Amino acid sequence: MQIRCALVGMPGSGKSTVGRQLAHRAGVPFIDLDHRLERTIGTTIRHFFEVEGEARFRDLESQLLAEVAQQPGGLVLSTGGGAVLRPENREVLRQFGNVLYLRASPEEIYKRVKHDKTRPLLQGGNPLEKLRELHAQRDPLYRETAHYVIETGRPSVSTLVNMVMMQLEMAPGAAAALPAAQA
Ligand SMILES: Nc1ncnc2c1ncn2[C@@H]1O[C@H](COP(=O)(O)OP(=O)(O)OP(=O)(O)O)[C@@H](O)[C@H]1O
Ligand SMILES: O=C(O)C1=C[C@@H](O)[C@@H](O)[C@H](O)C1
Ligand SMILES: [Mg+2]
Repeated sequence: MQIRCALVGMPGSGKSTVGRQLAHRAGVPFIDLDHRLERTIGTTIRHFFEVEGEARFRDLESQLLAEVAQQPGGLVLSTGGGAVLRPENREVLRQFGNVLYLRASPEEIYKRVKHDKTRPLLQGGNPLEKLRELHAQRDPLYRETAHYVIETGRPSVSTLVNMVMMQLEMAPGAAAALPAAQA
């Protein structure tokens, strides 16, 4: 079975880490939307946020997501934590293939990312409070976008990769999620 899926979830939920290993195991290409975006803008997302602002970042993110989603065939796509904020992005993601929500509590995420300075939305102030706010705002959007929710609190990354593979193998729409020419 050729895997074609997108991972959504909070910043620090493991989309990049799990996505990369999943693509490797499944033998399909891997695209990390944040990395693709940094390549396009030629600087870090954090710097871009500071200089150009979040709205401009969201415009580019939507544009790039629509482009990347056109790539046919097997693919694991890790999105940015805020990719589900715009309704048009949620629609693009659902049309793209199976969408999995990597769910983790704000407290679990805080433990993982508290020493990481790359996430612009978690700098300054009280990062745990910010994670709680983001979670309250976005959890319904991740759920609305995703076909499956994977709890990531306890399992290791490699166990999560197995869980996602099993979930996709059982998915009734697995083949149907591929564009007609690929199915
Ligand atoms: N299941 C897990 N258990 C423990 N640590 C994890 C797990 N998944 C990811 N991590 C760790 O959490 C950190 C954040 O993971 P990662 O960068 O993959 O998150 P992300 O969802 O891509 O975040 P962002 O939206 O900011 O890009 C990394 O240090 C990673 O090693
Ligand atoms: O949660 C967010 O809104 C973000 C998460 C990251 O993946 C990046 O896309 C960026 O830092 C914004
Ligand atoms: Mg990431």
